[in-house]
Formats: sequence, C-alpha cells, structure tokens
Amino acid sequence: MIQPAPHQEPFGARLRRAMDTRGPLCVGIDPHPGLLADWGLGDDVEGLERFTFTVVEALAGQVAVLKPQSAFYERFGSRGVAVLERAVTESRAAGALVLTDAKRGDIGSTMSAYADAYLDPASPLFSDALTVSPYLGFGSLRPAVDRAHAGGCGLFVLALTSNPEGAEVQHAVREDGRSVAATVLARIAEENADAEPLGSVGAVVGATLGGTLHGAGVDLAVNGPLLAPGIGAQGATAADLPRVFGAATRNVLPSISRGVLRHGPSGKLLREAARTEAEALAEVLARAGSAPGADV
Ligand SMILES: O=C(O)c1cc(=O)[nH]c(=O)n1[C@@H]1O[C@H](COP(=O)(O)O)[C@@H](O)[C@H]1O
Repeated sequence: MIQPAPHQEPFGARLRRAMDTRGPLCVGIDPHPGLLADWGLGDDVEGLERFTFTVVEALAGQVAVLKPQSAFYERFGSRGVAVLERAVTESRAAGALVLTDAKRGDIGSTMSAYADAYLDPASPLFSDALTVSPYLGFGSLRPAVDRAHAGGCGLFVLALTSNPEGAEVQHAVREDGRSVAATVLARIAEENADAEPLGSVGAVVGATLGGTLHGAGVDLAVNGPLLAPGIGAQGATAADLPRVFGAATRNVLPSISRGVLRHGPSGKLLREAARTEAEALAEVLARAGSAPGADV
C-alpha cells in the first residue's frame, strides 16, 4: 500500500474515500491498564507494545481510521512514545488514516511546534490528522490549521465533547448571544468553505449528547467531518446518531475504543467486532444521507 504523500490530496477527500470504501468507523487505540490486564498483559512497555501491534495488525488493513490515544503512551515516557511512533507509521503503511488523539492547544507560537510534531512529514509522529483544543481561542490554532491545509492533513477541533463537564465551558453564552461551541463550529465552517467533497477541519461532537445539543443553538453544517466519540463504553449507540446529528449525520465519523478493544486479544474477534460496528454504522449513515435535508 502506498502511503498518501503530503501535499497530495486534502485530508477531507482522503477521509471521505476511506469511509466509503472501508466503512465509517474510527477505532481508538486506548491501552488502558484495565484492558492490558484483561488481555493478560503487564502494565508495562512490553504489554503496551503487544497490545498496540495486535490492534494495528488486526485493524489497520480494514478500518478507515485508527486513533491512538497519546496519553496511554506518554505514561511510559520516551519508550511509550517510541511505541506510538511505530504504531502511527505502521498503521499508515497498512492503509489506515491515523488520527493522533493528543488534544493539543496552546498559544500560537507554541502551537506551531505542535504542528511540527504531528503534521510535518519529517516528524516521527507525522499523522494524517490531530485532535486539537480551541479553548485558548480558535485563532491560537492558526499555525496548525495552516499546516494542515498546506500538507493535506486534517484537524479535529473539540467543539462539544462527550463528557458531562464539557457543557460548563462549551455551552457558555457569549455577549453576542451565541454559545462558545456554536462559535467554534462557525469558525470550523469558515475553514471548510468551498471544500469538496468534505473539508479537512473536523469537529469533535460527542455521540452521548442527545437532546442537550439542540438546546445549545449549534449548527453542525460545517462541511467537515464530525468525530463522534462516546459509542460503546460511554453509552451511546449507532442508533442515537440521527437524533444527535440530524441532517449532518452523513458527515459523522463514529469513534469507538473500548467497545471494540474489549474483544481482544484475538485478532479475529477484533476484526469481526470492527466489521460488525462498521456495517451497522454504514447503514445508519446511508439512511440519514438519503433523508430530506441531508445535504449539509
Ligand atoms: O477527541 C476524542 O477522541 C474524544 C473527545 C470526546 O469528547 N470524548 C472522548 O471520549 N474522546 C476520546 O475518545 C476515546 C473514547 O474511548 P471509549 O469511551 O473507550 O470509546 C478516548 O480516547 C477519549 O479521550
């Protein structure tokens, strides 16, 4: 499998194709200590490595996106980060898009260094996309946004997170009457203006939010992918997506970590679990895509 060269095709286009051909599923690689124990592995670098490459070997040739969670690698220091580097490289080589989940956000000059770390093809952690936090102000993300656009990479900007504590910041109402999250989504939409078939700046919107989303006055028509964590261990299901995302459902990239990983360490069972989830999600998204008003 040839790796997509940087400066080639925008991330949004690559993601749309991957979702169409491999199914609309992102599997998170989250080596929790509890999962390592369930898999009969030690809570050490050897266990981390075995867990990670079992998932990569089972799923990188099958699923659209793999999302390694950086925290679980950082907790082992440089040896853990070395495992993450190999996971990113090997997953991309096997054809999966890699979204590194590090939720970076800082003042612009520091953000530029994070862009070097994750979005520069010369970096050992070079990924197709990165999760970022806009809560130092959306404009502070500018170096990463520019780098992503220039290199054919993507960003997923936290908008409405799946955890219950998120609302106290994200639903806060500004002087202009708009919520903070609505403002973040509007900025994302500006970045994706005119992109086809899909912009490269995505939003993170929890699949767990249910009805609370509609009270937040948000417009999910950002012309970019909507990463939807929260399915499985956090209680949301594929069937919840149309209720949460409405007309934007066809642009949702559902993300599941523990809900798939708990089927390991058997590679066969991991593959089956991912396939079953992807098929169910594809059906939900296709149905939503053919509903009236689905063209967002
Ligand atoms: O950016 C994320 O992926 C993310 C955003 C969010 O709002 N909620 C959320 O759970 N996540 C991540 O998604 C994963 C959820 O894992 P599971 O609950 O095991 O599926 C974790 O790695 C979280 O850090």
